[in-house]
Amino acid sequence: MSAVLDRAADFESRLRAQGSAYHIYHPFNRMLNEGRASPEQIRGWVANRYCYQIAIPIKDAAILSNCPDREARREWIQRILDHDGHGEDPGGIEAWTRLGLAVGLSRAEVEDQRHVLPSVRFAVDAYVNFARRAPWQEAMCSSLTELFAPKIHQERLSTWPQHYPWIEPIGLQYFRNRLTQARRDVEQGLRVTLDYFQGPAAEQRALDILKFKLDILWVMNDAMAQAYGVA
Ligand SMILES: O=C(O)c1cc(C(=O)O)c2c(n1)C(=O)C(=O)c1cc(C(=O)O)[nH]c1-2
Repeated sequence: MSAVLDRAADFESRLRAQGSAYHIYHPFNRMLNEGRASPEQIRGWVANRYCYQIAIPIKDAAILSNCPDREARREWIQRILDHDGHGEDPGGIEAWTRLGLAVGLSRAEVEDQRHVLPSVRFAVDAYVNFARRAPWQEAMCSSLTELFAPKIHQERLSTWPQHYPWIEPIGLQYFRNRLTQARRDVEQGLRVTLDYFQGPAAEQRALDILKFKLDILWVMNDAMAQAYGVA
């Protein structure tokens, strides 16, 4: 392998190693995926995560607004279409709302965000504000927690139907859609990151950005654990 490929492979493996701090290991998430959550805890999680879901296309639009590279924009814009929907596709936000209905929330209580905890909102705002202010390559890099997302979505698809038979299966469609969407997103995010962050200081910067994003997801779970308890 050439030195250039070696460097990229080594950098990518250090990015992937950060997955040990992913919220898949948070006690609140483990409770959800290991079948110990009550209907109230699941409803609390879905209602709070709605705040993250609606922020994602705003965050991606902020990245586009800072990005002078037309080719990069042509690819990145797909993320906004995925979440907002287009044509016949109602999109990810609507799929999340339907998850809310399937777990027993009303559309109104999902959409008016009455259950969203202050620290969840602050964490989500920190992500959107980072994307508004950072160079577009750094903001794209911060999406790389998605490297670890297919596994958490798959875990929900594999375990929730047995643990929570009261949830209508159609409600889990959001997770199914994300399996392919997240893999495609990651390809672009990684390409930009491996290309832009070169040299030890820049690589460390990318690792720090990824840690910042991992922390956002982690503290959202901390807030929900504090509000709804952990079994
Ligand atoms: O359910 C999850 O655990 C989870 C995590 C993440 C993530 O790692 O940021 C995303 C998603 N889901 C997700 O559904 C999603 O669309 C998404 C977009 C992004 C991003 O940073 O641009 N992260 C995530």
